[in-house]
Amino acid sequence: MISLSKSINILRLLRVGRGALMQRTMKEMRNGGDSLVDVEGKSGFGGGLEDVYGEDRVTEDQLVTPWTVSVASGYTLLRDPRHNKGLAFTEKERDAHYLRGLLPPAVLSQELQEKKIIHNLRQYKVPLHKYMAMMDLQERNERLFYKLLIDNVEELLPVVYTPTVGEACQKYGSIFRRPQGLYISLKEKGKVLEVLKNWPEKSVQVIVVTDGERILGLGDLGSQGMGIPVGKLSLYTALGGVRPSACLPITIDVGTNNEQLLKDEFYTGLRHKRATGQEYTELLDEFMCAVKQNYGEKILVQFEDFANHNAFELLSRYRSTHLVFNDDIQGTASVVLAGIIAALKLVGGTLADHTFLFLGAGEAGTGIAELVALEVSKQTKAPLEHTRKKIWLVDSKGLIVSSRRESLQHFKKPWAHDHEPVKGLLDAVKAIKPTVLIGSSGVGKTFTKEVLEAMASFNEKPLILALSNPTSQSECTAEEAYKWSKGRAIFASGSPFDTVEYDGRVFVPGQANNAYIFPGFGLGLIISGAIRVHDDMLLAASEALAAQVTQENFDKGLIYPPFSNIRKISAHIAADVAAKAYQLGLGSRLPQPKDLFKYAESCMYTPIYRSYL
Ligand SMILES: O=C([O-])CC(=O)C(=O)O
Ligand SMILES: [Mg+2]
Repeated sequence: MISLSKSINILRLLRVGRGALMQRTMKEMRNGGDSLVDVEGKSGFGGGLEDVYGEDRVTEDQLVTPWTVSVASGYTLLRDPRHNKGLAFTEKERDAHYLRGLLPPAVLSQELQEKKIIHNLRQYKVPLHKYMAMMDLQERNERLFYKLLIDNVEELLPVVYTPTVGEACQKYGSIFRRPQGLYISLKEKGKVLEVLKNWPEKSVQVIVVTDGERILGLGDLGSQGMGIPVGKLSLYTALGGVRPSACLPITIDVGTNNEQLLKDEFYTGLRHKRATGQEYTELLDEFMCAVKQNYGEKILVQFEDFANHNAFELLSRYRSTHLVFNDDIQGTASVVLAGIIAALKLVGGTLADHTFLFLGAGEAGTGIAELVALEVSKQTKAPLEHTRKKIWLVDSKGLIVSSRRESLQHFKKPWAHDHEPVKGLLDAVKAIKPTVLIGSSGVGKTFTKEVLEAMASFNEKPLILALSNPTSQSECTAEEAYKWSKGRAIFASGSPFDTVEYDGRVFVPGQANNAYIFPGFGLGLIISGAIRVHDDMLLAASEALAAQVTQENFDKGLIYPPFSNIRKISAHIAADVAAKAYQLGLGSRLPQPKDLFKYAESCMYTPIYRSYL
């Protein structure tokens, strides 16, 4: 009697030998389903990967299940998005891999394929149709998807990411075709580790997880929040060079309180109200333990779009035991601090000279506030309690002041300074006279004409950051910011806005979105083998990003560099984050590379087609 696993191995041995690709595919299996380690390392793009990924190889046991992924050739090869090249398969490859007749005779270069697809995409007038076409491409030909995204990043970021991804989540039930990530619902309680093992990739390095309760500024979208981890991880690859097979999108489904979705016959999730308290905590705890058990200590878990109470709670519960990062608290904080540091060149003064007012005291607001206070503390050596005093927050009940302290949630308490109560934003602006106004409440159209005119009345160059996403939730539009400040505002927003013409001048708004930070930040953690995230790494990332803003950018009024340079920017962020990790004794990958920037660049995934001969 031969055991099942033995017979599978024999089966596989019989099938190997049908071509070079199949042997590579076997290697890929051993490396967790991606041949970049072997193939790219040798062909000169992506050299350092062997070190980075080598030690995470899978066991013989993992190799066997599921065994069906082992061989790709002929028809199967065309259906395998990771290896499919479509019409770009060469004549020789078509012969070697049983593709004759399965493709029309023309052979196209990857560049020509890109040209065709971008042309087709531009025919769609509805953004959601572009999104769906991009998702189809990702499922058909992964390398072409990433090549297209990287080469047209400014055009396609709004398609695969905010604002369109928001609409995609809202309609996910109707547009759902194939799962793009892992769903862990209450039904899987007690079996989370088994569920993780069902995911076909074994050497995962980054998980982005949401429970869908606060998707962008759109609220509770339950299981349909999956679009967010999927979108964030495609940026990990396109912008940060983390290989696709190392990325795992996860949605935790504990129900939804969205009545409309509960009634929607196409809703994809559990059809009941959200579980809270012990039931929620236990599932999350099982998940975090299982993740570490399955992928090891260096797996990065990025929390995304959880509601405030859970976001703060999860971060504080796991930050000392796991490699965790909350994008909405920490990523947003880091990108905004970078923009403010850069803006000092335009508005003048030091960070300590400025006064900040936030509309919104949730994850983004308090996260940014704390990081700004930390940076001022670092620069001036003043204690944190002191540097917090020039930072004010407004929530739905008005200015956060000391007389409200007792009733405040814990994450708001550090911002309860002495002041008489103030109700609305306009009165708070008049009372505090901030130099920097930041919107982070998720509620659109709140920076009214009166508010912006007040900002412009006591600031030569008011810094206005309207961070809420997607565009519909933005506190004001770019045009409003320039118009109502008579062209004096320095403006950036979370979702992109087109250039604005006002008073005969052209204004280019910046995009203060955490997409500048998390891909490079994550890459830095990976290449250093960091085992924990430390606030100083966030400060390092902010400073690295701010240093990438050129005089040419400043001349246009920009406080962020263009996204077209994002891969280089990400490599700089990664290098500085990794350097900080080593400095803090948190980097475990030794010896430390001499030139971390070059090393980071050399580790980045490049989606150019490989030869299968
Ligand atoms: O996804 C984005 O564009 C930024 C973000 O994290 C959010 O708004 O929650
Ligand atoms: Mg988010």
